[in-house]
Amino acid sequence: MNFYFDAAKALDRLDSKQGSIKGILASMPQANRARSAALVIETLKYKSVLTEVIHTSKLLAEEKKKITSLNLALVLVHDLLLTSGIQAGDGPVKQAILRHKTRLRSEFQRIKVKRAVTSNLQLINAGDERAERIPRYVRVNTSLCSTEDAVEYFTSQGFRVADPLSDSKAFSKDGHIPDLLAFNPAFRFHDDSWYKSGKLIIQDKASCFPAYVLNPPLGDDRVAIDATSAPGNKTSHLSALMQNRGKIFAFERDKTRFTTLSKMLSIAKCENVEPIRADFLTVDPMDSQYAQVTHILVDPSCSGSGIVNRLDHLLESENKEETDQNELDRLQKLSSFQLLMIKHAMKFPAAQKIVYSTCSIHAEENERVVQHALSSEEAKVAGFTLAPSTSVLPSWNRRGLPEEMGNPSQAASLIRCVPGEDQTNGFFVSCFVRGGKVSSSSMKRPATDLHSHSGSKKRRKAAKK
Ligand SMILES: C[S@@+](CC[C@H](N)C(=O)[O-])C[C@H]1O[C@@H](n2cnc3c(N)ncnc32)[C@H](O)[C@@H]1O
Repeated sequence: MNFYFDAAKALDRLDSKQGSIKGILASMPQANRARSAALVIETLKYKSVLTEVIHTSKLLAEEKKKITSLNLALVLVHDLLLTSGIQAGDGPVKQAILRHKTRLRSEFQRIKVKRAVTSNLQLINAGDERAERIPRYVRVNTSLCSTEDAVEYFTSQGFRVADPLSDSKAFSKDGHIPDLLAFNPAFRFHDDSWYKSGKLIIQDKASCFPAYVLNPPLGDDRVAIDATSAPGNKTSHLSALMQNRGKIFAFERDKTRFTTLSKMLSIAKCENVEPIRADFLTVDPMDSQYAQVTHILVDPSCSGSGIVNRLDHLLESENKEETDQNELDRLQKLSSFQLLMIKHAMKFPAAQKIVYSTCSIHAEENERVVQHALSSEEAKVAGFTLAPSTSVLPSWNRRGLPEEMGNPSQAASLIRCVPGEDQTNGFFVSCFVRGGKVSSSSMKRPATDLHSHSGSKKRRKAAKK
């Protein structure tokens, strides 16, 4: 528990302006310094959301004998909600937090739904100055209203069409994504009645690229998959692009995030979406209900390195080597998982188009994953290649990194966004299309399957038929 007290003390010193962050971190007790410093930094990043959770759950009022300060509550609640749990043996302080575990978790989820964030990373409050150059984007949910209605709605509230970075009442239509509006970064939507009713969806510009590039077809018999859906921004975008017709199977593995997804889809009235709580990797592509799936979105968990934050550099001098090694291991694990997800999508027999995206800036999760996917057995068997640049948002200038591709000219088919420079968060988009015709024998599962799947019994049955 000592390191929580050390971290809380460092936060107290920061609050009372007893030095710079760097100085205060450097003067923390030697034992566990790197660990406590990391906790201080991480807690600062999430301070606003954690403070809101602590206040609304009345933790301090009810546990004032054990949890003696807001900062102590902050570091403990940080670990409870954002890591694998409080790293300390049982004792009265830990017990005091755990007594409120359910309420703290539900308040945290409530805030995430309210802010319509796609990941915990988007709750980071310590944005850097680049964040001030990224407009606040709002996508009009065209299943519920038109962009013209939305423009009229904002105009009637005193907004005017101008560069959104110029002042707080300026907004504009985005130049790349239809139905996307850009506002001043300082503008808050969370109390807006159109936002609350699902007519407006807060979604970063780059995060709108995947569904737009996937461009699912229209028609009552058209079927798409969102492989990794929660909280549902891209799913609801797909739904709107399909004009709420046809069908989208929206998979999400995580229980809590699945609840968020279901709520989001219901608020946005996405009637053509069937949310399914399942690990996409266990879904049997040969199951007859997926026989018509032609378009698949794969937007899996990633490092989130494209999402801007300012405080990480402070850790560099503290534990650089440790961080580098951890980061490498993490990226390796993530990229193996990301590759599996794309390869699994390629096994759907009628899939024609697969969009893979991340909010990472690392080539390990982007171009290199794409490169591996292209040379995989699954891609060869099904005949997947990269879509030509002309069908992957050609008006967007920043493309993939040529030096990371086996064939550098393929980088033109990829999209990159650099945080701040492109008025978006950092992002990556790729699009695979089925090139040649697929014979029925080539649709069988390749021999080099990396995973065991829970649907394997069913699949064997289907294969026998
Ligand atoms: C980057 S988020 C998706 C964001 C979402 N596309 C949006 O725009 O709102 C990745 C999501 O995939 C889920 N996920 C990760 N692995 C999965 C798997 N194997 N099957 C289904 N969902 C998975 C995670 O729980 C997380 O909610």
